[in-house]
Formats: sequence, structure tokens, C-alpha cells
Amino acid sequence: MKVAVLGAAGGIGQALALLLKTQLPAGSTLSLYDIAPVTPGVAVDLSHIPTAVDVKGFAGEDPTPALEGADVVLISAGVARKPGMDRSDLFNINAGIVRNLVEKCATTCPKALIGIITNPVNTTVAIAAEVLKKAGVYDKNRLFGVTTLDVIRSETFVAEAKGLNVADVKVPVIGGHSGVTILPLLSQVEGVNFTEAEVAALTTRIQNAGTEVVEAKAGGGSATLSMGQAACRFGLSLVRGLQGEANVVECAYVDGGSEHAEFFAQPVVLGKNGVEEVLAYGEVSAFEANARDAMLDTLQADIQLGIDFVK
Ligand SMILES: NC(=O)c1ccc[n+]([C@@H]2O[C@H](COP(=O)([O-])OP(=O)(O)OC[C@H]3O[C@@H](n4cnc5c(N)ncnc54)[C@H](O)[C@@H]3O)[C@@H](O)[C@H]2O)c1
Ligand SMILES: O=C(O)C[C@H](O)C(=O)O
Repeated sequence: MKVAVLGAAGGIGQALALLLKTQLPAGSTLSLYDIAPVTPGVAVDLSHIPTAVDVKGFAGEDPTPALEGADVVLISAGVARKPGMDRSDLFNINAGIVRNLVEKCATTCPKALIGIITNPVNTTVAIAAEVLKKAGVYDKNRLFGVTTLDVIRSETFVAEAKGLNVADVKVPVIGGHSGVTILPLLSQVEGVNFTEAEVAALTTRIQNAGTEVVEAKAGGGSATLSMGQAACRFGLSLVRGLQGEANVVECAYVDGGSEHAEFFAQPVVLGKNGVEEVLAYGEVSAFEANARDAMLDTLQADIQLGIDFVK
């Protein structure tokens, strides 16, 4: 199995590469690419860790050598937020970066599963889809916006609030990945009752968790370590699905035929071809139904921005 990380010298990329080096199945190849010249050195550094995962590093303008034969491509290349910015403020720089990298994926590894981490995810995934369509290689089952950070944050915050073992807490998160489009389905957390005030407070905290980190880092970037963990969990799930493991389920932002928007985060079963099945997200509370309906104009506008960028 070959996993490529694009943006591998960055805050997320290095954390993710370290976790993948120690957790990918034996015999895998980890292919690291970034425009930063340090990237081959990041690979050399990781290569001294004694696991049966081969690491190669590539720098410069052309990601092609890193993408050859890739089964999974995880993209975190781009700029991150500073205090006072929204994720949409990253569009001007990151839209072009994602477009160019996905163009290379389309020609070099058109069958790879592609996970987009670069913000604004609501829009960059739509850009990736349009690029792949233009190249004639779009398969909706192979493209994902990585929203796993919203899931692990929800699990952490719920466990903290209710004094639970976090390993036992599962929280589906639907919608998209910014502000009000992030909707944790707290009504579906098993064995827990929340007051209305708790639901409102937890939902707001989960929606603002990225900003919480951006402000705490005070100009030094956004979430990198928790995102490295989230991307590793998602990347390993993609690999487990590709290897034929059954019942691998993750929430992800996909083109899954949602009635709500062209791309919508919801639970999916992962398999040998990417998305094997899009799962219904099930019953929601009145609070969640209102929040879902209220997010749709924002989400659809974010998606349209991406479509228009490529067209
Ligand atoms: N999906 C999520 O939940 C989530 C969570 C956290 C951060 N993010 C996003 O991930 C992105 C990366 O964040 P970070 O903290 O790692 O940023 P960073 O600045 O630490 O790293 C970004 C890396 O991208 C590289 N890069 C820039 N242009 C490139 C190109 N054309 N080709 C290859 N590499 C290129 C840079 O050299 C740098 O090493 C940001 O857009 C951020 O908003 C998403
Ligand atoms: O908030 C950000 O800008 C980064 C990321 O999307 C996050 O949720 O932490």
C-alpha cells in the first residue's frame, strides 16, 4: 500500500507522516512531498524509526514522483489561519494549490483515494471534484473531505463533559467543515442525556474548536497535532478498507447523493473502491434538524465557489 502526503513538511504533514510511519501496515510505502526543500530530510529523519514502512521524500515544484503508484493521497498543502481569519479567507491561496495538486493526481494516480485536508474544505473538495471531472477521471467514491478532526473533538469534549471513558464515546458529525456547517449529532451519543443548555454549549464549542486553537497559538498557525492524529485515523481507515476489512465506517465530506447538498459529511462504509456505501445519518433531534437546515445556504455557497473556480 502506498500513501502519499502532499504538504508533508508542514505542521500537519510532519505529525501525520510520523504517525503513518509508526502505524501503516508492514510493507507499506510512505511518500512525502512538499515544495519546501527540507522534505527529503523529513523522510530521512523518519526512516531511522524501526518500522517496516519505507519512506521517500520529494521536494520542488512537481509532485509527480511522489504520486506514482499511490493508493491513497492525503493533501494538507497550503496556508493555515491566523487569529481574526475565517477558513474562507484561505480560499485565494489554497484554491490554486489544491487545483494544481489534484491535476497531478488525475494524470499520475487517477485511481487513488484522495483525502483533502486543506481549507476551506467545503470548497476545496468541490475544486478537486471539478478538476477530476475535467480530466475525465472523477469517481465520487474516491474523493473525501477529511472531517475526522470534528469527530475526535466531539468525542473528547463529550467524554470530558460527562466524565466518560473517551474510548467508549462515538459522535457522528455531519454537514461540512467550518462554523455552522459542522453539526455533531449529540442526540445519537449512546447512554448519555444532555440538557438543552449542554447541547447548545457543546455544539458551539465543537463548531469553534478550530478557532480555539488558532487563538491559543496566537499567530503560530492552526491545529496540527490533533489534525495529524485525525488524518492518520482517517488515512488508516482508507487503507483498511482498501485491504478488504469489513465494517470500516468513518464520517467524511463526500459526494454521496445527499438530499441536502452536492457534498455533505455523513457516515460512509469504506472498502476496496473507497466509499462502498453511504449510510443514512439516522434520526436527529429538533435542535439538530434546525441547525442542519440553517447551514445549507452557507454550505451550498461554499460548494458553488469551488465549482465556479474551476469552470
Ligand atoms: N481539514 C481539517 O480539519 C483541517 C485541520 C487543520 C488544518 N487544516 C488545513 O490544513 C492546511 C495545512 O495546515 P498546516 O498547519 O499543516 O500548515 P503549514 O503551513 O504548517 O504547512 C503547509 C505546508 O504546505 C506546503 N505547501 C504550500 N504550497 C504547496 C504546494 N503548492 N505544494 C506542496 N506543498 C505546499 C508548505 O510548504 C507547508 O510545508 C491549512 O489549509 C489548514 O487550514 C485543515
Ligand atoms: O480552524 C482551522 O483553521 C483549522 C482546522 O480547520 C480546524 O478545524 O482546526
